[in-house]
Amino acid sequence: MKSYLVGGAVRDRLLGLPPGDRDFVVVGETPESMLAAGFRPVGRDFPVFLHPDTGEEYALARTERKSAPGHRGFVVHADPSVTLDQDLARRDFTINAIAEDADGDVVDPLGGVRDIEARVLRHVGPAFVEDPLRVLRAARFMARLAPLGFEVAPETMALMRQMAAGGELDTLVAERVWQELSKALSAAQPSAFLRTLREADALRAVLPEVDALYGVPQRAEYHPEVDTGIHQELVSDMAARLAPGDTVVGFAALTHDLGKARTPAHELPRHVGHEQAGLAPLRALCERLKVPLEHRDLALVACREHLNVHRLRELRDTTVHDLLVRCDAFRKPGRIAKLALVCEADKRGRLGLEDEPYPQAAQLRRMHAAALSIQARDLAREGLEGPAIGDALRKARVAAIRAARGATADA
Ligand SMILES: Nc1ncnc2c1ncn2[C@@H]1O[C@H](COP(=O)(O)OP(=O)(O)OP(=O)(O)O)[C@@H](O)[C@H]1O
Repeated sequence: MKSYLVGGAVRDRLLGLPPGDRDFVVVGETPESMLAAGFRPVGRDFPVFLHPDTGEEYALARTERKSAPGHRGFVVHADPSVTLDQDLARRDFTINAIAEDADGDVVDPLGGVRDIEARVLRHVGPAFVEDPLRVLRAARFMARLAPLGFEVAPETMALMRQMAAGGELDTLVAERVWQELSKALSAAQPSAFLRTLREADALRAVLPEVDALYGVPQRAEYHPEVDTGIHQELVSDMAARLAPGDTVVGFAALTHDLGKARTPAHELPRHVGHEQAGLAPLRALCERLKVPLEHRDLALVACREHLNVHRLRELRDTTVHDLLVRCDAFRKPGRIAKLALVCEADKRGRLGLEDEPYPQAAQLRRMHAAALSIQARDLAREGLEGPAIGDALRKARVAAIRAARGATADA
C-alpha cells in the first residue's frame, strides 16, 4: 500500500514544532481493499479509515468539486486513479500540502517548503474560495504561526477579502466557527486571529460583538492603548501567556469587556456599568456559536465581576463572600483560579503594563481556599441544624476570608 504522511504533521516537523496527530493519504486503493487490509471506516462523508494497529487516520486520495454554497457543498471523488498531486492540490495552504513517504522523502509540488522557509501562509489555488471555513483556518493558523514570523500572502488575503465580501461566511455552522475560535484561543497569539479576520473584513461576520470594540476609546490613564479592541487583543495574548492552552480562560479574557461597545457616546471614554452591559451581547454570542457551558459560565462571571476582583483589597469581607457565592465558587471550586487568571490578564493586557504585579490573584485564591475549607457538615457535627447552619456557615466563612486577608497582607 502506498501511503504518505500529510498536512499538519509534516508542516510542524519542518517548523520544528512538537508533533500533533498524524494523518496519512493513501494512493491507488479502494474502500474495499482498505477494509480487506483490516482498516476500519470512519464517518460517512469522506473515504477515511483507521489503521488497525495505530488507530491513525488514512484517507483515500481524493479530489473535490463544489456543487453548492457553503463548506458542505462538495462532491468528493476518490478512486484509485486520483494521484497524490491531485490530492495535495485540493488542500487549503501550501504549507499544509506537503507529503512525506515512508522513507522520509518529501513530496512538495506546490512549494510548501519554500513558503515555510519564507514564513508565508499562501493558498494552494483558485479553488481556495470554494470553502469559507478557510478564512477562519487562515486566521487560526496565524494565531499559531505569527509568533514564528508568518504573514498571510497578499494574494491570499485578497481572496479572503473577496470571500468575506461575498457573504459566504454567513453559511458557516456554529460548530465550525467555535472549533476554529477555540483553536485560536489555545494558540500562542490569539490576537493574530482577530487581526487577520479584521484585515479580511471578516470579523464582523463571525464575531460582531468582538468587532464592535474596535475604535471604542477608553481612559488613557488606565489604558495607554486607548482603543478597546486593541485592549482585548492584548488581554487575549496575556491570557495565552498566563494559561497556555486553556480556552476557558482564553474565551473569558476575550469577551470580558463586550459591554464597552454599548457605552453611549456622550459618556466616553468612561464605561460606567459596562460589566452588566456586557452580559447580553455575551449571552447572544454564546448562544449563536453554541459555546460549551464551562466556557460560557466563566465568561459571564468574568464579565460581571472583573472590576470587583481588581478592587478586592477595598471590598468588605462580607462582599468578598457574596462575590464567591455569585461565582458559585463553593460548588465549582476550580472556577476561582480561572477567574483570577482572567482578571490578571485584563490588568496586564495593557500597553506598557505587561509586567505589573497583580497581587489580587493570589489574594482571591487564598480567600477562596480559606472559605472553602469550612463546610456545612463540620457545623452540623457541632450540633447546629436547619437555617442556623446557613447563618453559621456564612459567619465562619466571612471570618476565614478576614483571616486570609491578613495572611495575604503579612505575606
Ligand atoms: N477546509 C479545508 N480545506 C482544504 N484543506 C483542508 C481543510 N481542512 C483540512 N484540510 C487539509 O487537511 C489537513 C488536516 O486538517 P486539520 O484540520 O487536522 O489541520 P492540521 O493542518 O492537521 O493542523 P492542526 O493539527 O494544527 O489542526 C490540513 O493540513 C489540510 O491539508
